[in-house]
Amino acid sequence: MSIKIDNLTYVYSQNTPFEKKAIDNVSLEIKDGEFVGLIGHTGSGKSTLIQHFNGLLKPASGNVYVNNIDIHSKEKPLREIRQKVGLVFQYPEHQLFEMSVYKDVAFGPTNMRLEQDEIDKRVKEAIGIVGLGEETYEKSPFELSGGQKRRVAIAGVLAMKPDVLILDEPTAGLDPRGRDEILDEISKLHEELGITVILVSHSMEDVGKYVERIIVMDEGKVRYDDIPKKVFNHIEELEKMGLGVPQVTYLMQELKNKGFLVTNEVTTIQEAYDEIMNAISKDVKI
Ligand SMILES: Nc1ncnc2c1ncn2[C@@H]1O[C@H](COP(=O)(O)OP(=O)(O)OP(=O)(O)O)[C@@H](O)[C@H]1O
Repeated sequence: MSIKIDNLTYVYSQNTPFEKKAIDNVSLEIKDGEFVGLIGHTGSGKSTLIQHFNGLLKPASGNVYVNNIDIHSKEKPLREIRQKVGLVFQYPEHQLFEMSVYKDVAFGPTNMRLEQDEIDKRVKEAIGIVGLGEETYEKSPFELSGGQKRRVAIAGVLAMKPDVLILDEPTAGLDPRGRDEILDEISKLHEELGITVILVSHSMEDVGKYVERIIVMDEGKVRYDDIPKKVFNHIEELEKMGLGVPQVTYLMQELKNKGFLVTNEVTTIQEAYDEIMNAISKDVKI
């Protein structure tokens, strides 16, 4: 499922003293099956933008197309779009409210009025996909760790079988281990289910090594939209926007500044190592 937005502008509290243009004439397209990182400093407009992708917000001007259909045209029911474009909000575990993990995950598919067999199938599948076992079915979500609760919340969206999964800061508040586990799981999910995944974050370090494309937002506009390595090349500009780049990019930049013939277009330690070894093998200064 593809998402396309055309000259989208969104203004909060329009025509009041608190008027704020949160999205400023943005156009972009996310193709079916892509794994995209949407990165920006706090307040850059990321959350506002993604709420347009499933019709939760309506643009002040511009259009939103899902599979080439204008979602605000009269014939397209928004309800169907919201099932197909699944949005996992920041701290989604705050929205867990059922007595058991099983019931919580079943909430979405039950509202879709599916047969009970289908609901059970989806719930079990979704809980398995996020890496939780059967022993969690009857547990209260509140007995679980922060990372586990978040998995339950993600399973609840997956059980609706979305074609696009959007996760707003899925690692917020987790420790480094929980962070890596969730990101590994999301990455696996993209590979195995082949669905479009949009990962919203303010951290290049977290997202850079997983996604295939990064869209950088600043003050409601898209500043960069490219493969991670190319985006990381703009170290100074990103720092001005309050964003960093992965540590390995800084290391390579430092070597480059000192005259070593290496590129800073790396995203992982392995790539940095290969680049350095390559420079050594060519007998250049390093
Ligand atoms: N309900 C609202 N009313 C008025 N202004 C808002 C509202 N929600 C967001 N804004 C403003 O719109 C701009 C974009 O906010 P948004 O939440 O989209 O940014 P963000 O990049 O997602 O930030 P964060 O990373 O902190 O979630 C900010 O200046 C914010 O203060």
